[in-house]
Amino acid sequence: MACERGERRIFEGVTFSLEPGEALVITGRNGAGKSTLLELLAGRLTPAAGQILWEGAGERTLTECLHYVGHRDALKSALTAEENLTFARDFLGHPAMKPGEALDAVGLAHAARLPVAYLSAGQRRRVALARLLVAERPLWLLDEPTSALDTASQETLRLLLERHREVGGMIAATTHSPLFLRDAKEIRIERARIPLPQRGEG
Ligand SMILES: Nc1ncnc2c1ncn2[C@@H]1O[C@H](COP(=O)(O)OP(=O)(O)OP(=O)(O)O)[C@@H](O)[C@H]1O
Repeated sequence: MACERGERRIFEGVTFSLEPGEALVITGRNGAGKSTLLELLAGRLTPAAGQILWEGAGERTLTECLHYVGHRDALKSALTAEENLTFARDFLGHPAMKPGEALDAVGLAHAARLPVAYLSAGQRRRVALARLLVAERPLWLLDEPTSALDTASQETLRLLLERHREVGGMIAATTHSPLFLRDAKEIRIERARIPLPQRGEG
């Protein structure tokens, strides 16, 4: 795939495959296009060249099969952690863990009834990650999932990711620090630095 944003080609020649149970770690310098690649996979951007093939999911489209956890946590600050997860569970379909169980799994059971506005950055991140657990979706797209997490929470996340893979789930994650995932594939995005042709140049 290739991707263009604004007047620039961000990257090109990016190709990979992901099978059930596999993890892909996306690395590269600041601004290289890691988040952009995730946004392409999430269907939020359209590739300038190439395509995404999603096979074996039956009736479900790619967007119905994925969770996307971006830099912004997409939580409603006035609602409690539990209410946010209840909303996500009802909205996303294919319900999995109950909100209380998901919060327990990320070590936040004690904060279930607190408005998200009262939580720290790392706690908010854990609520956002708990959303992965309340609806069954095979592909998890994670943009720097360990940011703001302390060491213990990073290990909890690693275990959740490995458990997802054990049941055939797939993960694509951008990162600047090692995620310590077993046998993960890695793709390094390099900025293409190619200006697009000016109008009239063909
Ligand atoms: N909405 C946008 N419109 C135009 N260009 C954008 C937009 N968002 C990002 N870009 C540009 O796309 C390029 C890649 O950005 P991206 O966020 O994908 O990088 P990244 O590799 O995830 O960086 P970081 O490590 O800093 O998170 C950057 O040059 C950025 O300026």
